[in-house]
Amino acid sequence: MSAQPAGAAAAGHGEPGPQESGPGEPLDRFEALVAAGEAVEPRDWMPDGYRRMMIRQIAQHAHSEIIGMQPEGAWLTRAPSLHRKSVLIAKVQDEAGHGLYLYSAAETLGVDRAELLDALHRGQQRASATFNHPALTWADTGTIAWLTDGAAVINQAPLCRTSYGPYARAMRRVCQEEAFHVRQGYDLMRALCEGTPEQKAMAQDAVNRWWLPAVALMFGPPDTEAGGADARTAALGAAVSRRAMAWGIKRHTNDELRGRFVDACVPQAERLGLTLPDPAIRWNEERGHYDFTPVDWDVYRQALGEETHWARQRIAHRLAAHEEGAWVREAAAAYAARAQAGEPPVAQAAGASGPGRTEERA
Ligand SMILES: CC(C)(COP(=O)(O)OP(=O)(O)OC[C@H]1O[C@@H](n2cnc3c(N)ncnc32)[C@H](O)[C@@H]1OP(=O)(O)O)[C@@H](O)C(=O)NCCC(=O)NCCSC(=O)Cc1ccccc1
Repeated sequence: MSAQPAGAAAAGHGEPGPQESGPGEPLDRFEALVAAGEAVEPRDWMPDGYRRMMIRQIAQHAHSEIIGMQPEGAWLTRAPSLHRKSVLIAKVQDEAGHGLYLYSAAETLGVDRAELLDALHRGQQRASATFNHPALTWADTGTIAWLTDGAAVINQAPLCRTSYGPYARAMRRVCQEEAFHVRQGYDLMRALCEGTPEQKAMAQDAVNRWWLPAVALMFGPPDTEAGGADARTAALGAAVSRRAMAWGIKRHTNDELRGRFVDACVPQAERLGLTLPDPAIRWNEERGHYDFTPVDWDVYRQALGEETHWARQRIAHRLAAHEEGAWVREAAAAYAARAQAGEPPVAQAAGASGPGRTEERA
């Protein structure tokens, strides 16, 4: 990948003309732009490190959206009513849409989405490990939407002001939709909590299993550099995090956002009559926030659940869907090529001979 994408010519805020690109000058302009809170646009000059960091974050985010469809998607055929089923279909479809906006945003940095998907499939890039956990009961769908989408909104609302323009703009729409998902998740939990004792117990069980993945993994590693066995990695992560703050990619530290999430969830759980599975949660009058068990680096690494059955399952399922969808991509490319050449579309519908979704996979 080059420092600038192909065709990055004379547009954008900080683009230096040939006569004014003295040593250090583009970087000074870039830093002044970020310091002024203005958006960096695709054709602006940007340091290679910024471009790499942005691609890595947007790609991981896009991968998380599409992998995150799987736990809830597993319940589409088993929703308890037509109403709940149609809501869940719309919710899962929204997550696919978020992935698409984000892959498009990444492409403005000079990478191709096929390359990014390939990196996900080969294990070179990751999706959020939050989704390396199974959705065991119907209550998991409500819990994921309430807690995981709730964490996503708190983590991502500040990203609406992140320094890279296309990412910030994608985030505005994503956050509006995620906020709606949280409400439907809360509504589903309320219905279960006001239902039979078995339904309430099912809701509590789902919260017990999803609390740690949400509170730990959705906000990233703890801020502290004093990790356990993996202290060097932790220190490196903290340095990367500081760089991301300096470049306006992140606006708050991971632990600040985690604290906001706990503050939002505790009263909601109380209203539902559910217990968040952390005995350290209690109101701290002096700080004006809830205390909770800090996430430590070792717990974090363990919760990532790398190399577990569910981590492998998520990628295997994704890969199978990608391979089965190859004919759709080929048909779309052929259609686009004909349209570009001014030829009419082939009469036979592209999907007519394609494979349907198998019974087993459904
Ligand atoms: C919070 C974090 C994801 C990570 O924090 P940072 O401070 O940047 O951590 P840092 O990268 O320094 O860590 C070092 C290494 O550890 C890795 N690693 C870290 N954490 C994880 C992890 N959890 N899982 C796996 N790996 C993780 C990380 O890649 C790196 O490894 P590398 O060196 O690359 O090999 C941050 O990047 C962010 O805010 N991203 C934007 C938002 C976003 O992407 N949200 C995603 C969910 S959207 C959603 O869910 C919507 C939805 C809801 C419901 C249903 C369906 C969909």
